[in-house]
Amino acid sequence: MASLPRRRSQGPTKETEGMSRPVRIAPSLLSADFAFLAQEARSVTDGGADLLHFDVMDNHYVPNLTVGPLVCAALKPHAMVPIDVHLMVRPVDALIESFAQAGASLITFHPEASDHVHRSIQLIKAKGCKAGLVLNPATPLSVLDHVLGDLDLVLIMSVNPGFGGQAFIPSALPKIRALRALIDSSGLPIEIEVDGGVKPDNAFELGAAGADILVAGSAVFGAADRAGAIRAIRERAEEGARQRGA
Ligand SMILES: O=C(CO)[C@H](O)[C@H](O)COP(=O)(O)O
Ligand SMILES: [Fe+2]
Repeated sequence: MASLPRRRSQGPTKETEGMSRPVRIAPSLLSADFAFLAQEARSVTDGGADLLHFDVMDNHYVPNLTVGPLVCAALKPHAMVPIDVHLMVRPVDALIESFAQAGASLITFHPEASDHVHRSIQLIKAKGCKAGLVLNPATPLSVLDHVLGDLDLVLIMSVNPGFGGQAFIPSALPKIRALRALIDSSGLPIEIEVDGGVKPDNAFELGAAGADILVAGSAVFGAADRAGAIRAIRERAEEGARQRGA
């Protein structure tokens, strides 16, 4: 998927005033049953998911091991929505190429995992995918200095990467607010994604803080009613976004 052309973001107009900006939901397949991946993906896209979040862990950058480009390519024909690949691997560049070929639409990576962050971003875009940088809970926003304008998305981790089902780290909220202010003042159409411990209970605050995309693994796949969980997270996040005036 080619990157969208750059445009200045616009504040509310007469037509959009009072309407909230839609918040997109990306269920994390990390909490799915891997023996039935296509059916699991289908269960959440039928339930309203906007993206499929695909967590790639290498037992090196993070202490866990998941799946690679072969599994992404196998899933691709069954994915009814774009695949959002979250690389938790070091180094990243060789896998960027493989995941682009495997059908990723969006590829995000951690700046600590690349010796040349700008080069890795350009590589993602050269392969026709949208590019995002992932900030761990202890990674400051200043890591975005000098590359913000090259990004389509920033992913704020609200848990330490490596495992699903962890508790949300509240310091992510002021960080999202600060990032929202930074992006809005830049006028660039960069989206904010949040990953880790997202639930219906904290979705209002996340929407109010400025999140555009919410990743939810255990809260969606662990729910008896997955469509209901997706709907609850989206509705609460959009209420929050409305309160913010988005
Ligand atoms: O990147 C991740 C972990 O490193 C996962 O995307 C994340 O943890 C989602 O799972 P949950 O919603 O259960 O926290
Ligand atoms: Fe993730």
